[in-house]
Amino acid sequence: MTDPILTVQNLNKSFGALKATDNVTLDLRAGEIHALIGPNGAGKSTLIAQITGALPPDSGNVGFLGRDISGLSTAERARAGMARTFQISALAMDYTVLQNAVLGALGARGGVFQMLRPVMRNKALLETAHQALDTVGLSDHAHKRTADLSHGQRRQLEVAVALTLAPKVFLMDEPMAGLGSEGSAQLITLLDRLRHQAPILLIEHDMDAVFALADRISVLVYGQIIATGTVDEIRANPAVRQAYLGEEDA
Ligand SMILES: Nc1ncnc2c1ncn2[C@@H]1O[C@H](COP(=O)(O)OP(=O)(O)OP(=O)(O)O)[C@@H](O)[C@H]1O
Repeated sequence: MTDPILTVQNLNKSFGALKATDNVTLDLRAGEIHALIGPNGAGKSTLIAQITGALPPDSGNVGFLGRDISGLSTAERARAGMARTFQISALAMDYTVLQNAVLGALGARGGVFQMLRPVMRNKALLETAHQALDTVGLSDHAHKRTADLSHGQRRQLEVAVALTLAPKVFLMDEPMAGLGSEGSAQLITLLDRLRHQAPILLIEHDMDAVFALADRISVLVYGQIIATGTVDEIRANPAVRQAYLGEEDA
């Protein structure tokens, strides 16, 4: 088996007496979607924040592409190919879809935005942007104002902006949130394809999406991973049913 792209080893984080991350170990392999599920407050966002570098762990390591990146800043991790999406929408609503993608490509190259017009004439940036829009299926909407897109199309644009970074992994925090059935179905189709470009660590409450997409699922409860396995293994796991899935039946 090839080495994992991303590894989290024995990560710990406490807020006062609360152990939000309790000795968490997991990995993300090439080509897979690894879903991280768990009840509200289980520590999913706290874990992602430690992976991206936004929050320092108390102890433990994060490895990325074979090296320990525990000492790197958020920006350094992003430049190394760690793309995080969906927590906060960073799209400029008054700009066109293409302009947002071009600005993403500019940021990915470490460029600083000063004037839109010269940026929009840069052939390399335009090519990267068009390619990303093509991948997510938004080419026909390139010249639309972002504010005029549907909610689901904005999520697709956020993926396109992340793609301009040429990511090696995607960390996605509840991408299905707020989407209707049509938007969810489109995003599921997109993520299904995207895993081959870069593996996805997916935090998601929408269990239909998780069961449709995940190669593996890890279940986090009170900061601890209580199980990792395939969809079938997780569905059949009594501890998971009791701690988490059972809640939904109730
Ligand atoms: N900065 C902080 N200071 C103190 N406690 C925090 C802080 N951040 C998170 N927590 C606590 O840590 C626990 C885990 O929170 P976290 O947001 O990671 O959970 P989550 O699984 O992402 O939840 P949700 O599904 O609701 O987003 C919660 O009890 C939360 O209140």
